[in-house]
Amino acid sequence: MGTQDRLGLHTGPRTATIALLGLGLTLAACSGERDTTAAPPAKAAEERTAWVDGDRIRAANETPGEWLSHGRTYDEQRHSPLDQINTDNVDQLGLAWHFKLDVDRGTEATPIVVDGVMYTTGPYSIVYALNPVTGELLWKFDPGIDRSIAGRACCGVVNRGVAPWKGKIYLGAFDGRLIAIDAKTGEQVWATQTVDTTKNYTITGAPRIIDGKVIIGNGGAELGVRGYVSAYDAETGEQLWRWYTVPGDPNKPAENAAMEAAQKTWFGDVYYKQGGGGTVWDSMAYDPELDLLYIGTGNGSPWNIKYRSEGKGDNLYLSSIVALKPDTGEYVWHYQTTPGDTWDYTATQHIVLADMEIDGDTRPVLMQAPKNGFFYVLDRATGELISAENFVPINWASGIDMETGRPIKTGLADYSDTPKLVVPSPYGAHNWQPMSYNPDTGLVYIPAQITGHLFEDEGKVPAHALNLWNVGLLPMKIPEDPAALQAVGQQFSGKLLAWDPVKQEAAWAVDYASPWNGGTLTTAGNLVFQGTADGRVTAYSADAGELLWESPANTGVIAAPMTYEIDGEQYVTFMAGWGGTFALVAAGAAEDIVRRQSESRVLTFKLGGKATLPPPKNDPITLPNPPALTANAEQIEAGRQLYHGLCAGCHGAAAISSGLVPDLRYMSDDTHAMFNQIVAGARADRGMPSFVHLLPVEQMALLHQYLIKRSHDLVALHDSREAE
Ligand SMILES: O=C(O)c1cc(C(=O)O)c2c(n1)C(=O)C(=O)c1cc(C(=O)O)[nH]c1-2
Ligand SMILES: [Ca+2]
Repeated sequence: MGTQDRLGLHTGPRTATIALLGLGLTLAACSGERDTTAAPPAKAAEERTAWVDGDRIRAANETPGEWLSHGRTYDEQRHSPLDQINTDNVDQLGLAWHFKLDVDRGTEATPIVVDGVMYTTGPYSIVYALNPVTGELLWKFDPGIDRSIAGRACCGVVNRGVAPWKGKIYLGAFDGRLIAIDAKTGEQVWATQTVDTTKNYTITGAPRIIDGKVIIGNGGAELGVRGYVSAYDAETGEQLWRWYTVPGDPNKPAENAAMEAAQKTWFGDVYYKQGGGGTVWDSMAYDPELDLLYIGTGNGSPWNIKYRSEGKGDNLYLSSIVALKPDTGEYVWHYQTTPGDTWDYTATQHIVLADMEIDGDTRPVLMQAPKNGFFYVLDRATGELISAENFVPINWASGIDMETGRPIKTGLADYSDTPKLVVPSPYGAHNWQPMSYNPDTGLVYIPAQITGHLFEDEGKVPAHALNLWNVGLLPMKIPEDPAALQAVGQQFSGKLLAWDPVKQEAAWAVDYASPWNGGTLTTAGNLVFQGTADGRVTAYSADAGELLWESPANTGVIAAPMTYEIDGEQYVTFMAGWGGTFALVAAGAAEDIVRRQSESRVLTFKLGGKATLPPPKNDPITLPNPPALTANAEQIEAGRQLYHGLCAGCHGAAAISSGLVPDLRYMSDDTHAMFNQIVAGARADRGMPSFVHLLPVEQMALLHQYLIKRSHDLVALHDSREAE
């Protein structure tokens, strides 16, 4: 097994692992890019029909070689009936082909495979149609996202994939457009704007399609928006319905009865002026028999309930699982996981539907493991809570009251008067990385994590503006002293957790030193596939958790793998590409000197695959030569606060970047000379938005001084390590 390191550590193990993997690869690298033995030619364009409809998705188990919708089936189990690759032979998996994406940033999509074509997405919502046997590019659709809006992303310019329907491929683009693309040619058929572009809305999630209606949500609750989910006609792009998740201005008529009920659970005026949150930025599932669409809703906007709702109220329908009628968007039931959320405890995490035997009855259940650390089993017909237990150690609640369905809060997370170290952190006990459910083992495979965050009240209603993260908390003080940083990092870890949803207990677990590992896939071959933060792709036995196979990915893997079969051969695909929120903000700290050099690729494996991955990028890094520091300690502290309020969400806490965006400690002389212009938008075309509306020139100078100080810290740290 590869060595894993921890967040906030020495440069050693991770670097060493990657270097070793690189060496192995270099030695093995002699056959060509792809294993082309007996590869059939790509399907002719006219055969690439992507003719998917509801009947075909409902019958997905009859064509297990395809992957027709985001979670493979409407119930989103991410379980494949394919078993050619199984516990006996998985150690013979080899790379079949690899395909390099255009942008080396967070790669979160689940590819679709239908009618002989793979459709997937990369950063900035670029869509790729590939030959699933060879990896050959058939077409590419670049929606041309204006890079200057990258600052609206709370968590990266990511995209989680497309949906096919009757010859078209549907994309939710980062800038809020829903786009229909011709599956054969890659040409745009129609596009419609689903959000108010003067606000901080984005789309990162994959559309789902039910009965000709394309269902799409949006994100932005860290920057002040009102969440909703909408349905569009797949043929015409016409909007059919919209369901807001939180109430709007109480002085105007409520949109529907659900909003009227919700209104009573909110207080003050900040929420509707700033948006209220509750974004539907990822999960959905569908039960065709009950004809119910399930959505997961996000955190409050701003996070801190003291400002959002005068410190009180449940704030419906934040952090909830909501059942809607897919025809009309009519509300049916809801279950709120975190009433009065004040910790970013979204319930947007993956929703899985299954029928399972509980206390002697077969029950139609819905399962979710949201950020707050509890694993919920609900009756999906009624929303009744069947059971809930915490799946990792947490401190904000001691359990769920089965009478009321409400969490029993410990008080340890109440930061309204004094700062509190809260577990889990806003990274969540589980984030968007999808889990999977294997009906054979009866287990759910959760990419779980153990993380904490010091919550500290900002002390005033948070400011609200374009590109401005506004949650009502002070930025967490990440220690800059390397040893202290290491100590913080050691409190963070990850797990591949096999959870028994009936017994509500772990069946087995694999510990990872780092959180932010990939989503999971489970198969009838008694396997669980998962990519890891430390740059591997792996397979475990589903029943026992034994590591049976691993291979390098050259980059952290966060997306969930998928599998398909063509001409009798089973393939497993991983979208590899480090990124997402933890990677941007915190993971760089694990390499306090070395900059990780990210790469994003599609990696497809098959039994006996002989392709080789190019060695990892290893561009030489030169130490910076920073200008002299002129600020005093007080000014540097002011600069540090500005940095953590505005910049750390992309460039990394303590100005240590994980390499997805420039590490500002390494700024060149030219960059220093242009500093103010860059902050004012000179590099907007590369994704660095203008902050001129948020930062007067005097503040830019303080920010600059803080970065110069961190650059000197870096050089000093390097010199002290050299001297050791
Ligand atoms: O509240 C929101 O609207 C919203 C949106 C998103 C997003 O769209 O990616 C994330 C989050 N919140 C979030 O809280 C979060 O932890 C997160 C992680 C990621 C990611 O892609 O790694 N996105 C998001
Ligand atoms: Ca959020």
